[in-house]
Amino acid sequence: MTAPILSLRGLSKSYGALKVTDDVTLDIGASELHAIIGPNGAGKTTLIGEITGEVPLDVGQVTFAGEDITRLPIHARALRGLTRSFQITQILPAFTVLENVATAAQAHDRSSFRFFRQVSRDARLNDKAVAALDQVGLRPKAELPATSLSHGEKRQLEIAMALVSEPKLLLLDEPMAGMGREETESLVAVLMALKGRYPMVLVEHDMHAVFRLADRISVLVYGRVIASGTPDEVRADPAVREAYLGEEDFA
Ligand SMILES: Nc1ncnc2c1ncn2[C@@H]1O[C@H](COP(=O)(O)OP(=O)(O)OP(=O)(O)O)[C@@H](O)[C@H]1O
Repeated sequence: MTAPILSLRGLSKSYGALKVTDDVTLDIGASELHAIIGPNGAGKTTLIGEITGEVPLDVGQVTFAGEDITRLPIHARALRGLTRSFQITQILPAFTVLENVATAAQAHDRSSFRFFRQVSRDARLNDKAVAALDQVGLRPKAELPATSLSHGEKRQLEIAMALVSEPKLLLLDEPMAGMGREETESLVAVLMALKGRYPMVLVEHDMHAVFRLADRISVLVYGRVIASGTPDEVRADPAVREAYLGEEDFA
């Protein structure tokens, strides 16, 4: 692997007697889509929170784009391009689809280019927003109110809002949750198109989606990584099959 974009070393976290992250060491490649799977309560969302800075670690080191960010707060990590989509992004219901993305672009602009000349700003933000909508397949809906979008399209809109922050790594926490088959397929197609352009960490329960999308998969059980490898390696791993015993949709 070339230099990883994200390195996790010996991450541990307990809530009282409950160890939710147990000595997790992982590297995320600079252009890989890395899925994290595991049974309910395995500690996947907690791990994402430890990467973004929302969940403070007991022990461990997080290195992002070559910099030790272990002690940096959430906003400082976000400014460096560590971008979480879902569960934090707020879609503004009174705005159109395009306005939502342009507003996200403006918010990013304000924090990173404070002295940019005002004149060229609006057109530039608009172009950036349109390009992001193109990438997620929502350009035809740009002028519609955000509230008119389906649940699946709203997830796509949230990805467009994440893209305008110029992410160096996208963290996607259960993007397919609550989606029907058709909506899932649309989102798989969007993520497939983004794959290779942005490194991504994907936490997801939909195994069919995960095994098609991921370059590598890590399996978390009781806060520990019990397996990490290509989809084929993970599928064949006896410890993984044991952990998923009885779950018929395991790919
Ligand atoms: N703030 C907290 N205080 C106490 N326990 C917590 C806290 N946050 C999470 N936990 C516990 O940590 C464990 C891991 O939770 P987490 O949400 O990270 O799992 P998960 O793998 O994302 O689960 P799911 O797939 O169901 O979303 C669970 O047992 C949960 O109850």
